[in-house]
Amino acid sequence: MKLPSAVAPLLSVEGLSVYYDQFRAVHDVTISVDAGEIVSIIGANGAGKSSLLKAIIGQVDRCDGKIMFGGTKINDKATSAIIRDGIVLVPEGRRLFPSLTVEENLLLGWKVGRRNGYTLDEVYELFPLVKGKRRQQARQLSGGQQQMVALGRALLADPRILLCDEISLGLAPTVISDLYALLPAIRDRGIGIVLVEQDISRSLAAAARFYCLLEGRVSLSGSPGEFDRETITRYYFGS
Ligand SMILES: Nc1ncnc2c1ncn2[C@@H]1O[C@H](COP(=O)(O)OP(=O)(O)OP(=O)(O)O)[C@@H](O)[C@H]1O
Repeated sequence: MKLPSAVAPLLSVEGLSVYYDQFRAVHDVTISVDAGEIVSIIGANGAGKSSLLKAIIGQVDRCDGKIMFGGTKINDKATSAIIRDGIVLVPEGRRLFPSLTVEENLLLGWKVGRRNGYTLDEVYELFPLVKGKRRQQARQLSGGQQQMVALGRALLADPRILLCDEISLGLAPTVISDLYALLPAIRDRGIGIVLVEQDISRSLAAAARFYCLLEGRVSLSGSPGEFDRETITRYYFGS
């Protein structure tokens, strides 16, 4: 369990509900993320994980509750302003521009972001494979390499909070291990990381704290070491 702190968390979501027309996909969810902390959000298909992330970056039509970032309420801000504040999403499915080169995709992050953090050279140091392919179209890369570009693009936007939506989806275990191995160094630059995953093992191993979503609600939260796997699985599936 996280100790009470006198300082407000960098990002907090309080009593958030997300609606698609009449359907309520997220119910009264409260989470927080500090600078330099990795927080995992786990949940099965349709649990509301992506909706939560989309609400944080201003990409849902209707949500209730309060989203606070650095002491300011950001509910009504445009996505572009939220990115410039320092909340950056690595979207599910990567969402690269397939006909642009790798480097053009990467630089899009720099164009929309705060421009004060990771440089292109630093991103290439993290992903040497990507550097070798920087003049190729993004569509020519493997899924793992495209995920590296998506993560690199987000880092070039200079995040204070990095929201990662299922970065391991569809990738080979060795590629996933390589991506996860980079997270501590990113965190150690003071960046708060939110890992949304269906894969419980990896994301819990990487995170200091977690929230489990079940049908849009937080069913369990704490530090991964507090609960055995059976308990977490029970709250994950609601069985
Ligand atoms: N644009 C939308 N319009 C209507 N319903 C939606 C929309 N996006 C998501 N939903 C519904 O909201 C619920 C939560 O979906 P969401 O994508 O947030 O879950 P998730 O936990 O991210 O799932 P997954 O792991 O499959 O991505 C699901 O029932 C889904 O069908």
